[in-house]
Amino acid sequence: EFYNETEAQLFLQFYDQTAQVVLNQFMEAAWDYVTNITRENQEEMLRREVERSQFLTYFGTRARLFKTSQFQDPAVKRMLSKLKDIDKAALPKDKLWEYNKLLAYMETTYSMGQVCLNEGPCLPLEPDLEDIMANSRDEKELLWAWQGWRDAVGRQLRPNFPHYVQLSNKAAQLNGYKDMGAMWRAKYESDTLEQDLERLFQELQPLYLNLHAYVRRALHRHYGPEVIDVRGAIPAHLLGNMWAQSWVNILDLVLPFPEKPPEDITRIMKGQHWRPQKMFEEAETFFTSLGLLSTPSDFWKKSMIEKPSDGREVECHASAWDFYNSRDFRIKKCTEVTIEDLLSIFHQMGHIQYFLQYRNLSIPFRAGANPAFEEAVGSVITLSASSHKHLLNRGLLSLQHQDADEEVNFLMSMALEKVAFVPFSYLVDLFRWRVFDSTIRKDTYNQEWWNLRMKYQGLCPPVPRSEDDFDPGAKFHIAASVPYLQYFLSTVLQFQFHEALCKASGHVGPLHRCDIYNSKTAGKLLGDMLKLGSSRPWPEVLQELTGQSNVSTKALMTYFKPLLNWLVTENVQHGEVLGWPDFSCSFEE
Ligand SMILES: C[C@H](NC(=O)O)C(=O)O
Ligand SMILES: [Zn+2]
Repeated sequence: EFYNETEAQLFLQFYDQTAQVVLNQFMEAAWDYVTNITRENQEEMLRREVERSQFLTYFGTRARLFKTSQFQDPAVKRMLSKLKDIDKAALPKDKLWEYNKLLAYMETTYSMGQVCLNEGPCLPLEPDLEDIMANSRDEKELLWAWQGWRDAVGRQLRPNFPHYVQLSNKAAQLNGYKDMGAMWRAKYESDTLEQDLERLFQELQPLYLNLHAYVRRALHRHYGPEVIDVRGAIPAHLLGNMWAQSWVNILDLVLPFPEKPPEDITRIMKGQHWRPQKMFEEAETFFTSLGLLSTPSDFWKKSMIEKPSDGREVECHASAWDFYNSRDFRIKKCTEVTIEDLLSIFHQMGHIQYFLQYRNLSIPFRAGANPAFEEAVGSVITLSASSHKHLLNRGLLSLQHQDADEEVNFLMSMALEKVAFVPFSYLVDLFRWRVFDSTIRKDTYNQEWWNLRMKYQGLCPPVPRSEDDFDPGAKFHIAASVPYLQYFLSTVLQFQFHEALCKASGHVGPLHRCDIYNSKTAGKLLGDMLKLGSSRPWPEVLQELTGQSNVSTKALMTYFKPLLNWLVTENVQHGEVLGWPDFSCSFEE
């Protein structure tokens, strides 16, 4: 009886009706936990997680019984194939309970992490430690925060990580994958994924190596030769970010034309008394200016847009939530009034816009065309929102004209965010895939992490590391078992999207000057893509938006071309060595 396509359609309708209830109840419990970390909220979330797993198992096992080869409707076949992947729900009940408690422990250890001053307060990651990493220019203070965070979080997770790996792989194998890395990669529906990724990375190497060499020289100027070796790797605590994944906060140290510093937008925002609410409204205004959907009242009533001041422990890492009832969507963010947080809000509102656009699709299709599309939607808007033209138009800049030198300064600030991120976002899952497939053994986790950090980012630890450390665990996504590849692919995709939307908006001139604000044409093109959710293979979706079906670095390289020209000239003049042949960090001399 499992050859009947009509039966399959009824089965899928039943799935949707049940899913709306079960997934919503789980999301509510998970939300209650991360916005108020208590034992009882964790217990309730774990209970709802068991229900969700039972639901997924019930439908997943039955979805496997349908013989779909003769089915006519591709959507029915695609939905059934998505139902078959039930992730950790495939684990036996006792193993699932163990796994969920382990996941909750790791994520909560990260969220509650803090570094204590000798006598006096303990500092949480957000906003305090991140603030030090962004603004301190005192190498010792930076080291204190950098090492303290890794001692407080990474070291705590190390003993449990092998067990997490083992249970993850068990779950993957029960879903028919060789390990969890294979299951994560399957989301991209490509059997050439790993070589495609390596090609994209190699294409971006000239740009990254020139940026790295230039920034190293600037840090050498500021911190001196005893800290920076101009032929070596850069100590990882000096880049303005706890993980050196974004270097935008050291723009003042590396500005190409320091006599023409850009206006300090954070200061302007504070001077204009911006509050988190206004930051979210600003992002919403951008989306509605494109003719896209505005956020429903639930969003404003139920989101957590500031770190609570009532003593509640919360998970501050920003995220966007779909409650699977087509009307409740929320963002959780410990917002600070800074330009960095304003752009992060644009990114999170991009997730919300995707949820809104596909909210009436069947639940198996309520996801991005692939995970990188979900990340790229908000980020593509930040490319317009960061432009000089847009910020001027929104009253966040006052200098009308931007001369050639100021344009190089602007492109540098964009590269410190986007280009610096390329090797980091690539290596995080390179590391985890190798842990999952046992290429990386548990007794060399930390050494292997730093091998990758050296090889891809040209960074090294500012103090000796040992296998008592677990530095990868000091990054949210590794502590919370959230894949990372989507951020690497999104970095490339968002420029492809930007180029297509700018063209649709009628923009002429350099790509980095484009602002699609108010363009209903660009909005229509984007909205039509978002409405598809994950109902179609992503190459087809990409083709509809950009006219090509493959991920390409061309648009990103076009955007940064003026900067690369400037960097190459500058580095040749200084006789810079591209790369880090000296390897070592200063302490290793
Ligand atoms: C880039 C990624 N963004 C996110 O998690 O929202 C991060 O923060 O590491
Ligand atoms: Zn995101």
